[in-house]
Amino acid sequence: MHTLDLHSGTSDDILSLDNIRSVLQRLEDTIVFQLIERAQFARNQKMYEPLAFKELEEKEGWKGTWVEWFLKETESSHAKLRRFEAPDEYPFTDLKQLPKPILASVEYPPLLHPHNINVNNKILDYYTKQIVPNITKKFGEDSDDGHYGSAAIRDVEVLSALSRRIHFGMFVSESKFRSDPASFIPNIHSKNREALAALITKPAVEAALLIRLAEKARVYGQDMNRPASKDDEREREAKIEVEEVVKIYKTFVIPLTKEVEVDYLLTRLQGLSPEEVQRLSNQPPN
Ligand SMILES: O=C(O)C(=O)C[C@]1(C(=O)O)C=C[C@@H](O)C=C1
Repeated sequence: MHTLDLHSGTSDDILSLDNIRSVLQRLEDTIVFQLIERAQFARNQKMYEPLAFKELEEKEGWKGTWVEWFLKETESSHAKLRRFEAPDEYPFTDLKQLPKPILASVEYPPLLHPHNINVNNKILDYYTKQIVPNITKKFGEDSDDGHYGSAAIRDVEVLSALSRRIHFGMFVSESKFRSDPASFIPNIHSKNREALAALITKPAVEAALLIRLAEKARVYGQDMNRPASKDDEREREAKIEVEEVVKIYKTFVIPLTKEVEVDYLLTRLQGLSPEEVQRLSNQPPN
């Protein structure tokens, strides 16, 4: 499972950096596999353009894109299962357009400070403009195979995994904040994004991630039907380009995760009393 176990242990146990990083690592597998799944289909640019399917407007009154509509349809059923009440799940569809859960709410331990961060618009934009064209370029820029259902199902899966991964940044920064509030507080007060970004950045963790990710993309993307002795052939026929996957993380996933971490830190003291902020400022690092 890719879930952080949000039900057992204290919030400090749940928010241990090791715990959170192990979820981030497993999400790498999911993201690589799902990118491979989407890369089987053509670019199908029509799916990302508003009003490109007249049937959608006629039958559903939908004026957005095919993929936005399918996100809304998928997220509507997931909302009924109370998916978006979980602190690690953020919808692409405006919450006001989604139905209420059927079941009563689950009680989560207090993990995140109240916030209204949601960067899914940025994720959808980058996915549509950069990721899809790049991972489907072997079919050609104008390629269209008509598999609008299968491709949209993969799109929704990739988008949802990227969204979880990137919003997980809030757990990371909550964990870092709790272990040393005194270092963060002055920079939160002065809204110093650069200083906050420097505090949360761990170059060695990023470097190890990119190496691990390249290896995952290389191994998972091989055609295992080819003899192992023909390694070069296996790699030539790769289902996804390793550099493409690494580029997605390096230029987009990690930077946006960090942006989310900083956005979250900037909200971290809102609503706290001056005494509470003082108490946190006096807390020694651990
Ligand atoms: O693991 C962390 O400490 C994170 O903040 C996550 C993450 C990432 O996106 O993978 C982001 C910033 C750090 O420089 C290292 C890694």
